[in-house]
Amino acid sequence: MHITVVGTGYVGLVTGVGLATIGHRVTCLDIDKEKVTRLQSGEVPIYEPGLAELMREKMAQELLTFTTNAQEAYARGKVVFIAVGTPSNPDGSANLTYITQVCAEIGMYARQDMIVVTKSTVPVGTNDYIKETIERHLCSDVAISMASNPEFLREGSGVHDFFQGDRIVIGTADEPTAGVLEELFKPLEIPIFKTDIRSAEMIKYASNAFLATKISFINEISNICEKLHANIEDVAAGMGLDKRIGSQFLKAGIGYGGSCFPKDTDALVQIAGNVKHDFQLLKAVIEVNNKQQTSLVQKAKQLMDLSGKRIAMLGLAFKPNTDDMREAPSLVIADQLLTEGADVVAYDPQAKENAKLLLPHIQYVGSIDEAISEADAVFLVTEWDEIKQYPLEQYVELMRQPVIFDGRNCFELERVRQYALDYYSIGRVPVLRRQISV
Ligand SMILES: NC(=O)c1ccc[n+]([C@@H]2O[C@H](COP(=O)([O-])OP(=O)(O)OC[C@H]3O[C@@H](n4cnc5c(N)ncnc54)[C@H](O)[C@@H]3O)[C@@H](O)[C@H]2O)c1
Ligand SMILES: O=c1ccn([C@@H]2O[C@H](COP(=O)(O)OP(=O)(O)O[C@H]3O[C@H](CO)[C@@H](O)[C@H](O)[C@H]3O)[C@@H](O)[C@H]2O)c(=O)[nH]1
Repeated sequence: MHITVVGTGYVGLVTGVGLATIGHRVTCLDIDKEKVTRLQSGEVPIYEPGLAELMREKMAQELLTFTTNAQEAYARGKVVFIAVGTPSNPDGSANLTYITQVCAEIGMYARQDMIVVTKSTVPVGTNDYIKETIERHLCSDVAISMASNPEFLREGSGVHDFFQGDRIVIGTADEPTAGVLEELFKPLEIPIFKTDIRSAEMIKYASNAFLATKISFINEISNICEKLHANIEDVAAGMGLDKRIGSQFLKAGIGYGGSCFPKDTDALVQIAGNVKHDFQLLKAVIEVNNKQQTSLVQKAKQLMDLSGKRIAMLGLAFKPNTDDMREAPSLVIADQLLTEGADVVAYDPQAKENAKLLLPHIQYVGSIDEAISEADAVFLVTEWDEIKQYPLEQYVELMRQPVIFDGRNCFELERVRQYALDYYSIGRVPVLRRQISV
């Protein structure tokens, strides 16, 4: 089947490569000329494990092409997947500017009956708006059929999630359209859940809001554990054994970040507000998360004067295995440290270049060794494997004072106790070698 994917970001690129891998002929369209030039030369502009190899293979088999030519791309695709960004407006609602532009272009260039599938995360009711807007711009006598197909991939495991997802949601009012999409996804052998368009749109927001709620819940429990000297890792493990609760997304830390949870929880509060529903629970989830992102520096401030101190930050990306810095907790932590007058030295295996654009006032180095050398304290911000596997004796060896504030509970307390370290983590008792006097 000929498919056009609009937008070659984290979602569009993974989708395009994935659909080509299951045998479809895919044209990926983007307005970003530089990005498309890089893609055409076989270079993946984002860090997403496993994507580059697969992309080059499908390009070589002529199943996957990249273009900035909208006319050509829309003329080719019988099925068009929209995967452009839907960022936040200042009031938290979803910004549909890119979606609207795409609709106008589809209307202008559609030359055959077309199925338009919305993968971008859009507020409930937006697919009606997309159809109307496309039809308003139509220049040919063609029929547009709509479907919502929300995306659930996680950054850093996008390729895995494309092939091993838990479900594919197809929302459409049109049975033949559902049939075409079922056939299109069939080789993946992933359970397909069919519903109406509005429910599909809501499934996406409700899923992200629920996962965010789990995280804020466990973070609140971790804050209470700290005060009562219980261990959050054991508490989460014990809770997770109950199949009704499940063990995933119960990892306490410095709060959630990324391009989705913060934006989508804000948008859902707005969506609810538009129909005069005060989504109190979700507002609290957001508030807890904002506070949690500041908790590690608050803890440090109670223990030491950060002014003039050399502070190492290990990890900057919002999670491991990605270079994405959107809404990363590191942004909040770095800002707080700078406000306290600290000299911040940071290391991240992949996110350095993106971080430099958002955090121009900190120093960047190329290794953990360099970051922690002569440091007065270390903040562990992203749990990359490289950071989790780094030998603890090196902190003792290289730091001016071996003080670690671990925002991701990277190490077992028993292990830390074997080293001359002062170690503060989330929801667990501190490991203290001695009283800090700084
Ligand atoms: N990032 C994720 O993990 C993830 C997961 C699930 C759902 N989503 C949702 O998917 C959507 C895309 O997210 P993303 O992170 O891939 O975004 P992104 O910002 O990484 O990529 C969007 C791409 O769309 C392109 N674009 C904008 N206007 C265009 C136009 N008129 N024609 C062609 N291309 C255009 C941009 O140049 C950019 O390359 C969002 O709605 C997001 O909420 C994201
Ligand atoms: O137990 C946990 C799990 C995650 N996080 C944090 O939550 C954020 C989001 O993590 P994750 O969900 O793994 O990454 P995303 O790539 O943002 O994926 C989420 O957002 C996507 C965009 O909508 C959805 O498609 C995915 O299903 C959804 O998991 C990160 O900052 C994590 O550090 C925690 O603090 N504790």
